Parts: sequence; structure tokens; C-alpha cells
Amino acid sequence: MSTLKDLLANINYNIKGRSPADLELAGLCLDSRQAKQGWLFAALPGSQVDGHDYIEQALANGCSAVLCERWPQKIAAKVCYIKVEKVADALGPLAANFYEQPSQQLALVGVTGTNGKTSTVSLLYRLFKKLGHKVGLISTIENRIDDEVLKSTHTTPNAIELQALLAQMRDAACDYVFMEVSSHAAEQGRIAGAHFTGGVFSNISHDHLDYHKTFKNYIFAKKRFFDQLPSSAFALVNADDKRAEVMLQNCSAKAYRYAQKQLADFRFRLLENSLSGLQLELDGQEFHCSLVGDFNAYNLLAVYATAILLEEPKTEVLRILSSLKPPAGRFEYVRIPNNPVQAIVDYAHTPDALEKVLQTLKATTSTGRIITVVGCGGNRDNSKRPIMAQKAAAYSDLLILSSDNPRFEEPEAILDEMWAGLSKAQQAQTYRQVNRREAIRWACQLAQAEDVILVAGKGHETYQEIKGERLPFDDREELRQALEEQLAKFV
Ligand SMILES: CC(=O)N[C@H]1[C@@H](OP(=O)(O)OP(=O)(O)OC[C@H]2O[C@@H](n3ccc(=O)[nH]c3=O)[C@H](O)[C@@H]2O)O[C@H](CO)[C@@H](O)[C@@H]1O[C@H](C)C(=O)N[C@@H](C)C(=O)N[C@H](CCC(=O)O)C(=O)O
Repeated sequence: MSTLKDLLANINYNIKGRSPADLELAGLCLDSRQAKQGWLFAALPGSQVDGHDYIEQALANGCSAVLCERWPQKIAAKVCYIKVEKVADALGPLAANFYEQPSQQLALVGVTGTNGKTSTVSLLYRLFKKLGHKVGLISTIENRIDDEVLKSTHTTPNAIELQALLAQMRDAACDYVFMEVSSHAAEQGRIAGAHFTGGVFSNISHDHLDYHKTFKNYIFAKKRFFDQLPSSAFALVNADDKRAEVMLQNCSAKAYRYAQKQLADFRFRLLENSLSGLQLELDGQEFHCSLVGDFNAYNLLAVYATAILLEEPKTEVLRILSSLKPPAGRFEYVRIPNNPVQAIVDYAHTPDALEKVLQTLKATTSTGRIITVVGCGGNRDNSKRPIMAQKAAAYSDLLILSSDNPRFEEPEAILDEMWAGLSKAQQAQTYRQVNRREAIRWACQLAQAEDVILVAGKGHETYQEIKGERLPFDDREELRQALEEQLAKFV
């Protein structure tokens, strides 16, 4: 077993208290409440709470080492204190050493971007499984160690959880791992110390400005991931997004571009986009699949290009891709027998994602109306609220503003901010109903035979987060029930 001194190789640090040379750690933690005998506690400063305030609690729980940015007032001789410039930057490499560099022993591909991360990694996971590999998945919806499904609490886990998960994947003989890289994760060093075989950038648009403050900071958080890619890796970017080139600036990885509109290494041409699927010319080959919307054509192209860069056979990749269904809660259809109304649940919770889904519906719905139910999450970026309402109103024939996950905010106050984005004329045609179940019921009651209902924002989620509680709630279940109730109208 390695000593703490070995684990600190390649990290700049100062020491007080016990020497790390003869200290073997039993575990690592970020939360003092989970600390155990012989563990190292990493005192991470957050934006609200500072881990340094919990050093004493971690020591009381038996920790024998502390990673920190400033010396605590009391230094205990039996504890090793390691001071680094930024805990967030040092923890990843330390955790990677502790778990014996799992990402060096498999091929890790990270996907970043405002929209499309979950769909892309989920498609990659399923494609590589069908190609016969053992595969790991780290995503917003779930984590998977090949066939074993684990709960996911974040888009990208913290540095310790990430390295522990990668180690489990390595021990289960996974050869590939596809993971989402959120901007929070890149900014907070959660991916530091991870060795990537490839990085993919899908797009960037307005989101998370509560955290990053400016759009520029948000772009540079994503860029941090590309800056981390080694020269042996590939850096694959969507060249149709105008920030793609920023990702590639000073990036040591080998650059590849995919696009519809630009000259690029990988391209698609949209032949047909209907509610029954996409017909594409993908990298020169005719291709059909049941995924809907040109945003999915981009996701498919990113997946295809990644597979080719990982040297998978082109014909087999295209054959499997054409059979894949959309991931849960992404443009997921809800239909019940005898009810002609089509309903779609989508996770779109950014202005850009919502606009893309609605554009697809507009382009593919010829006769009926589009009825949209949408809200915005509480305690998250409130600057997107008026824009999302505006986008929803622009493409919908009927709009019902409702609650998403209000968290600790007043649901009506969130709707007020959305409402402010609507013109007087749009307001006159928009309903407000904070109770999401009721809002979905209203949408179904208002729908006629040819209409399409879009319930946006929560996708795969099976809960609604209200005042610190996660109450069971599933848009797809609610829609099924409401469509059943409405059935009488058509029989
Ligand atoms: C809202 C937000 O951004 N919170 C971030 C912020 O947290 P914070 O200031 O409240 O502090 P904290 O994490 O509660 O506590 C700071 C430290 O003290 C420790 N602590 C705290 C209490 C205690 O009793 N003992 C103790 O040791 C904590 O374990 C932690 O290490 O600073 C922390 C340190 O940098 C972050 O880990 C934390 O992200 C949390 C985990 C979070 O949930 N963030 C979300 C927004 C997030 O990361 N989301 C992205 C996806 C976004 C998307 O694409 O939709 C994701 O990757 O999931």
C-alpha cells in the first residue's frame, strides 16, 4: 500500500504535524460527517460553506490527515496537515493516486456542452455495449458499471467519488467509460487527475449564470476540460457552434470537428426530419433512425465520430446506431391506446434546448397545435426564466407556465419572472398553474385530436423538489393518467 507521501507525488504542498512518509490512508472524504478512522479529510471551500470549518469534526471522527488551503489554529501532532494552493486542484490527482490511476487503465471519454451531454453519453454507452465492449457510464440520469445500475446524484461526481467509480469500472474490466463533464465539475476541479482518451464539445448557450456569473466564465469553465486533455487524446468539437474554436485554442489534444453547416472531419446532411425519425446522410452514408430533431442529428454525429476515432468499424457503428432509441426523458413519447393526442416529455431546461425541441415540433407538426407545459427550477439561474417563457410562447399555440423543481423558492414568484418575459399579447394567451399535475391535466383537457403536447424541463426525473423534499412525481406517469382521463372526449 502507498504512503500519503507517495500519493502526494506531483502535488506542491507544505506539511505540518505528522509526517506523511509513514502514513497509510484508509480512505478519503470531502464531508466531515462521513469521515472515518485513518481517512484524509479534504477541506474544500464552497461558495456558501467552507470545509475548513469542519476540520475539527473530521478529526473527531478519526481522520489522520487533512488537505487544506490554510493552517488551522490548532495543529495536532498525530495528524498530518497538507497545505496546498487550491484543494480543488490537488484533490483529483491525490484521489487518482489513491485509487491507482483507474483512468489510465481504460479509455475515458468526456462530453461537455450545455445541451446534448446526457443523450450523447447514453448513446455511446449503448453503442459500445452492442459493439461487444464492457462499458461504464457516468451521467445525470444514472451511472452504470457495465450492466450494474447505480444512482447518480450529480451530472459529474466529486473528485473522490469519480476516482472511486472509475476504479470500480476498471476492476469490472470495463474498456470504455463515457462521462458527462459539467461546467461546475470542470470549474471545481472534480475531473482534475482524470486521464482522458477523448473530449467532446456539443454546444454552449445560456445556462448556469447564477454560478458562473458571466457567459465568458461559463465558456472558460468548459474550456478547462479541453485544456486538461493530454496530447494523446482527441478533442472533438461541434464546429457549427461559434465557441468551438475557443475550446481548441492551446489544447494539446488532436483536434477534430463535426458539423452540418461547415467543412469538417465528420458531417451530416439532413434529408428528412419527422416525428417518426431522422433520415440523414451521415459521413457519406444514407442513414435512418427513430431519434427526432436536428439536435439529435448532431448528437448522433458526435457519437459516430467518437466511435470512428476509437477505431470501431464504420458499417457496424451505423447499423447499431440506426436501431437505438432516445434515452429516457429525451423527446420521449407518451401515448395511450385510442387517444390520438401525441405527448412528448423532454428534459429541455435551458432556453436553447427548449427552442430546439419546439422548433422540431413546429417543423414536424403539420395540422395540430403545440401545447407546452414548462417551468423553471428554483434556486438556480433566474436570468433564464423570462427567456424560456419567451421561447415557449414564440413556438406554442397554447402555453401553460407551471412549476419545475421550485426548491426553496415561492413557485408563484418563479412564474412572475417567467411571465415578465412575455409580451402583453402573449400573456393574454398564457395560463399559469403552479401545480404541475394540474397543469398537465389542463394541457390534456385542452388538446384536440391532432395536437401535440410538450411537457418540458424535468424529463427522466421521478420527483419534484419542493422545500427540501423530493416528492414522487413523473411527467410521463402524470401524462398517461391525464390522457386516460381525457379519453372520453374521443370515444
Ligand atoms: C450550489 C453549488 O454550486 N454548490 C457548490 C458549493 O457548495 P456550498 O458552498 O454550499 O458548500 P458545500 O458543498 O455544502 O460545503 C463545502 C464543503 O464543506 C463540506 N462540509 C459541509 C458541511 C458539513 O457538515 N461538513 C462538511 O465537511 C462539504 O462536504 C463540502 O466539501 O461549493 C461546493 C464546493 O465547490 C460544491 O461542491 C457545491 O456543488 C454542489 C455539490 C452542487 O450540487 N452543485 C450543482 C449545482 C452541480 O454541480 N451541478 C452540476 C450539473 C449542472 C447541470 O448541468 O445542470 C453537476 O455536475 O451535477
